[in-house]
Amino acid sequence: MNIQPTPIPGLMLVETSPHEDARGVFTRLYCERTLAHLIGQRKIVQVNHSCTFLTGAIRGLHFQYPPHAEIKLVRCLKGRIWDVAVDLRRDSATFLCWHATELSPSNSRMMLIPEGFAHGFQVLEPNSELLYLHTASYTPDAEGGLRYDDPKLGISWPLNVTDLSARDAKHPLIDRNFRGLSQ
Ligand SMILES: Cc1cn([C@H]2C[C@H](O)[C@@H](COP(=O)(O)OP(=O)(O)O[C@H]3O[C@@H](C)C(=O)[C@@H](O)[C@H]3O)O2)c(=O)[nH]c1=O
Repeated sequence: MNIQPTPIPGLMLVETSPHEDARGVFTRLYCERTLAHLIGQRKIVQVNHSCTFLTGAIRGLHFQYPPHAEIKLVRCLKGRIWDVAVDLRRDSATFLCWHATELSPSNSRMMLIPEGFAHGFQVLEPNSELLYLHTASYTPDAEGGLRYDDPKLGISWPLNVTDLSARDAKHPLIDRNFRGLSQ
């Protein structure tokens, strides 16, 4: 596993190393020892999987408010996605900045999204599948969302949007009183 920084402090790319032989491929997806300095005392408590049918579909942007904030490790198991994280940490020098990277089985990369970030993605190939590792349990009452097309974020999605949940279409726009998430 090789951990690469991004322009946003704390947001990391985790490059994994597939071992290929005549039978196929073996890849370590999570290593407590290697990620200890990023995960701290937290534990992976939930593992989620999603499949998104349509190229151009967007899911997000989602986060959980404290005390249910979570670290997410996101990997694309099938297809190809454009994965986006937005810094919502109060007092961060990169507050409201976003960073995106392509994830696919062939680049064997994961995005490690710290607490205090929103996350979303756009599907670049049909039937793209994602695996998420979470350090907090899903808590619907603590869920927050941002609009994928919020002008305050100015995210330049690579494709036209072909599908979006009713919930994701209704997230509020960021207003001038939004100070970000406390850590
Ligand atoms: C996230 C989640 C959803 N659900 C349920 C709620 C709902 O009925 C159904 C689909 O949920 P959603 O519409 O929220 O699914 P989705 O829009 O795919 O939500 C995901 O979006 C990406 C961007 C993330 O970062 C994820 O953490 C997660 O929030 O699954 C769970 O039971 N457990 C979970 O952990």
